[in-house]
Amino acid sequence: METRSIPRVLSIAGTDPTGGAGVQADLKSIAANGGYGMAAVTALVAQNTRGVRSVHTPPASFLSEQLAAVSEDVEIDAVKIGMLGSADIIGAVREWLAETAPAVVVIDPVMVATSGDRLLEPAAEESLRLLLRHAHLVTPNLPELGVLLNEPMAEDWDAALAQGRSLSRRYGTIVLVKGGHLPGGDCPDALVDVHGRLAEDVVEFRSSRVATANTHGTGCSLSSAMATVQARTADWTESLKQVKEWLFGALVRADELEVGLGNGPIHHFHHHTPRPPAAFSAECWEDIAGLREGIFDLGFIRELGDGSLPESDFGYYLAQDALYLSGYSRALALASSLAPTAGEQLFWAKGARECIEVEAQLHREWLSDREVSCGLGPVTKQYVDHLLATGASGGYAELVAAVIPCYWLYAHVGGELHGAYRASGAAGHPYGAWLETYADQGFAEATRQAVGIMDDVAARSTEDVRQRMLEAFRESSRYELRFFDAPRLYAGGTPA
Ligand SMILES: Nc1ncnc2c1ncn2[C@@H]1O[C@H](COP(=O)(O)OP(=O)(O)OP(=O)(O)O)[C@@H](O)[C@H]1O
Ligand SMILES: Cc1ncc(COP(=O)(O)O)c(N)n1
Repeated sequence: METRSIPRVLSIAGTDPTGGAGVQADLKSIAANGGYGMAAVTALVAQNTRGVRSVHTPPASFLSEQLAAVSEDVEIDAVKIGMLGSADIIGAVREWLAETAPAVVVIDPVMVATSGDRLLEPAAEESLRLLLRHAHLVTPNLPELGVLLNEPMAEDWDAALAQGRSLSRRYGTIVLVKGGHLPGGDCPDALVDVHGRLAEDVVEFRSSRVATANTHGTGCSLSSAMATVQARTADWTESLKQVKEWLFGALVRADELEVGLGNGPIHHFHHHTPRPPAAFSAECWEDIAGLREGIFDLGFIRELGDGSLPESDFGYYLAQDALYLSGYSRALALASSLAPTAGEQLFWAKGARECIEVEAQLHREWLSDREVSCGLGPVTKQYVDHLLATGASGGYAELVAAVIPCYWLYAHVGGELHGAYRASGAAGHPYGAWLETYADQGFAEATRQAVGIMDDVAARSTEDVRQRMLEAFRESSRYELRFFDAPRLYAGGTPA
């Protein structure tokens, strides 16, 4: 397939005058993903973020005229098909597709809006099924997937993937199974193809679920973005990877738009507009939701909480913590030397000093009577190397993002463990004295300030730098998880 750097993408869909769904969303999504957007309108919909009021469908022959006007003049690299409404309209689109055979055809089989209003006449369902044979990719949500197969809606992810396989087999198309309608903290999506056009039958991408009610038009935006990126890359897997990342950012920043009283739209151009000061840390925190859950699932954290942690693991953790603090202090000192303002310079210098004081206290109060003779562990070394390398090669903004997870995750995990310990009233808990140290108000305040500095730095940085900050933040968070898991792997003295 030929690729094109600025694909010419045609949306065939209904309208949404509030701009969140239908052709309006498609045009924004196509442009946001680097394409040139065009639109032929199937139906005029009087709707807003709260629901659909009425639908006016011009004659199908008029849609055929619009389609002919575009395709007789413009070379079309990709087509996205959304709301069709009636069997007549579907017939006009089917005829046009058979004639023009575009290189990329993505069908979003729109049937019912998020608000619950029908956008496809029930009698047209069979015609829509027939249209699927013209698609390279179909993007049904879970209720639509069920209807297309004449089956009940899948109730879990495995059942959804099985239905995706059935649809792919039945209509010869690749299916993008979307997990947006499943309960839980995850939003999985998967490309499913039983005809061997992908590296595997199921290629899955997971992201955490963004806590927002503003998801109006997510499906429209996803399908038109997929058509656009596919025309540029000719690789469905790469397309979904890029589109999911963009969509995640559009959902994370959707609340900034403040459009409408109901389910508002997503922020298609989030990557082109400066974010408000506190939004960056919120995005970082959201980004590591899975890692945060992973930390609380670790044996080390559970056993530290309930007191069943082997003493040797606890000793290893304390010894590594002391070694880590020495390296972390150097990273904070580096941040201080790079800081652009006296306030930030002083904040990091103070942090660097406190690390050395806490390290000395660890040796004095916790390590002096313990049998732990271990050198620098592999995770400790890699984590410190990552911090110092980020400061050396990336500069101040990235270093700031890299040092924050140590403050933030430690305060978060410590707060949870301390709260649970206090609530249980556990007398005789072997690590009770340690868990009490987590209630340090001074540290909680320092964490708030550190996160505030990161938001200020992000607000004055370019989008490229912010992206690298997010990556540095994510990488340090991975090390935080590995640091808590290290005693299990290395306390016995056998490096894996
Ligand atoms: N709250 C969320 N957080 C992260 N991703 C989400 C969220 N809601 C939906 N998504 C993602 O958005 C895309 C659309 O998913 P969904 O299953 O909601 O489709 P849809 O019902 O067709 O969308 P629409 O809201 O336009 O009707 C998928 O990639 C899904 O994973
Ligand atoms: C014209 C048109 N097309 C599609 C949708 C579905 O979008 P959503 O399910 O997010 O309401 C819509 N509401 N309007």
